[in-house]
Amino acid sequence: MKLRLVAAERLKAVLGGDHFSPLGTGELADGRDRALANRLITTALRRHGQINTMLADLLDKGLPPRSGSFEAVLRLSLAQLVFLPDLGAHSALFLAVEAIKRDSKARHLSGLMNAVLRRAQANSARYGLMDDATLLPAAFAKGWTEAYGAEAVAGFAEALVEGAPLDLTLRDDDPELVEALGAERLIADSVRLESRDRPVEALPGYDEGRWWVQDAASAIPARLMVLDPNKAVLDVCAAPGGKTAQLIKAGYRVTALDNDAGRLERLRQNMARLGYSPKVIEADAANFDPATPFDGVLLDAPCSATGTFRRHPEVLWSRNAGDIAGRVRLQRALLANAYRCLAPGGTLIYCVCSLEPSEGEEQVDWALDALPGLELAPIRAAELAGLEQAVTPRGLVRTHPAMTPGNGNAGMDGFFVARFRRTG
Ligand SMILES: C[S@@+](CC[C@H](N)C(=O)[O-])C[C@H]1O[C@@H](n2cnc3c(N)ncnc32)[C@H](O)[C@@H]1O
Repeated sequence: MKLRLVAAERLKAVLGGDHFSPLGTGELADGRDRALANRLITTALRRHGQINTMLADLLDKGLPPRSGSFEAVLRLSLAQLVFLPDLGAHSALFLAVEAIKRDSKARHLSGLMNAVLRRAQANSARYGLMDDATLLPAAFAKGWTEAYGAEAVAGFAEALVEGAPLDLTLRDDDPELVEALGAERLIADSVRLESRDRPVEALPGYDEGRWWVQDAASAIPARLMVLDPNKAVLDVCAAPGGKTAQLIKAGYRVTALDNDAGRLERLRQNMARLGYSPKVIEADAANFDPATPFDGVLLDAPCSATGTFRRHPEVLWSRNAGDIAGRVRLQRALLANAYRCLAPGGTLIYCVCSLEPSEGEEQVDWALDALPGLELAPIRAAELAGLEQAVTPRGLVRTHPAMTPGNGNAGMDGFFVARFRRTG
């Protein structure tokens, strides 16, 4: 029961707009309970679109308003009944009813909960066969089909249900470490753990800072900064520091800038673990004005993050066109200032973990038009060995969750990368 209450509380927070993060030891001390609760929540989030279809079918009058944990508990139980049958139908029904009896805002709905879940149980075989197309919001599916084609989008739906493996970037390229981790090599210094039986902190090499967690797609942009060693590089929007670490590993003098003090603290901790010491600046990237311009600027701009839906399925349901338009404006302000921070001849890398062309390809057109001293420095397929298909004819990089990095299994975040040079 505790497990279900904790899971419902986390799901309710995510439905209310919080970013999803798995439950930790602080919330549920027992490892098995925690794994089960996280499985319930992630299944409810991954299957959100299909559960919406079920709710429309099951609730004649829609969800009751102001009903506390009712919706979260119901979604968890539907996820269990239809998609996690190994957990047993009885507990899905019984525990749901008991859970809302403990919530003063929802307890008057225990009869409805019981009736709805019984109907769902009777229909569970039919619900289990629901079309994959209902997994993705219609507006995103339409835009992505135009941008990437129907086959890729079918792959996105599969990737959403599958979730993401754990990708690491190696500080030390040591075959023994790769073997001890049980990892597969992907591209360059990225490796992948398809499954793991322990928390990240307990994996070999964590304490010694021999690797950091970074999706294979997220590791691409910093590799495309190709300067002479010891050049000065500004990492804009740097926290928690995945790309900062790569730039330091590549031999540059790195300044990491972010405007979020809490996230910068995480960056400092991550760098301390890795034995790296960038200069760290807390500032607004839209008007940061350095005394000396930089040879390279990497801007990992805040974005809709739709490319991360395998780990954050909630981004699919919490983003709307208005949010994305706001991000597009912010990205332009940050791009314009990143350009100002750059020395003539310097390299600017712009990237976002978004699948939206408005935050990627269309921003390149805007930048080339609005910032006349900027030209594209096309990325060559040979620079992305093992993932050549991600390089577009214009020399941009576009990854998506149906792509396969190197010899790995399919799946990586959706990322967009452009490389520019400042001409004057
Ligand atoms: C996509 S995350 C960066 C991830 C990071 N580059 C990495 O590889 O680990 C975006 C970051 O932008 C920061 N940010 C958002 N708006 C900003 C602004 N106006 N100035 C500086 N940083 C900003 C956020 O605090 C967040 O840390």
